[in-house]
Amino acid sequence: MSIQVADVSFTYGAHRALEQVSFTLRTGCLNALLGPNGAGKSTLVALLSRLYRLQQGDILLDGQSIRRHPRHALRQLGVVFQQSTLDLDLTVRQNLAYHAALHGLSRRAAAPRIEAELARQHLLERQHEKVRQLNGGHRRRVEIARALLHQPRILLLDEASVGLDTASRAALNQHVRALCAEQQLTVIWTTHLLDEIHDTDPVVMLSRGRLVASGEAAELVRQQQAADLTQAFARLSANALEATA
Ligand SMILES: Nc1ncnc2c1ncn2[C@@H]1O[C@H](COP(=O)(O)OP(=O)(O)OP(=O)(O)O)[C@@H](O)[C@H]1O
Repeated sequence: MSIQVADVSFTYGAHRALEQVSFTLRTGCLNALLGPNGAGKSTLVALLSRLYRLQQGDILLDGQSIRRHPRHALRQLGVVFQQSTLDLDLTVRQNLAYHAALHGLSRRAAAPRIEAELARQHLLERQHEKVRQLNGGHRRRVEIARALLHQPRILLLDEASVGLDTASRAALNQHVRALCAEQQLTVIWTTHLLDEIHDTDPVVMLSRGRLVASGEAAELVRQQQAADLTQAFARLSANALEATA
């Protein structure tokens, strides 16, 4: 599914969080949305997921405006927010069943989907444990299973690896990449941790609400004649700051 962000601006009162941001994402792979704290990543995720209403500009899914087709847009999206919203005192399965009911799925329709997602996330043997008993990496997998229950074609993950140890971060990142490959899922992975990005990943970089670059990670490094993505990002951000000073 193609995703196009077209000239999107957003303000919180007088504070401008996004300024005429435009880019297109690549279908069926992990698209990295990068930026330091306050860059506007979460605001963009909130607009994509319809948590916030668009003020200026538009977002097109397969060419259809999410303004004009909000229901269609929501059906295509699974979202894992930065702050976990699992009920720690319910079991893994109960959390999924509750979410399925919220989506209007009958028990009979929900059961096979829950089984399938639990299997895909390697969580079947943990399904009757309370979420409180799981580590951070497994909790994230429960959230991903929940986000995929209604079979969306786009998965938005907002800083999903924050708070995880290095091994769990790497495992989660690998896991999400496998989901892209298996299901042709288009993933939007927001992070400020550049080591999670591979050379061939399409990258969108924001800084202070502005788009500073978009393209394949290795290409951005080459263009900036940088040693790595961290250096490329530092140069691009500095150039953006100079341009707006
Ligand atoms: N509810 C809000 N009210 C006012 N300003 C806000 C609000 N939410 C975010 N902002 C501001 O908007 C800008 C963009 O914030 P946003 O959270 O989208 O950035 P981010 O890239 O996700 O940062 P982080 O990595 O810290 O989550 C920041 O300057 C932030 O202070």
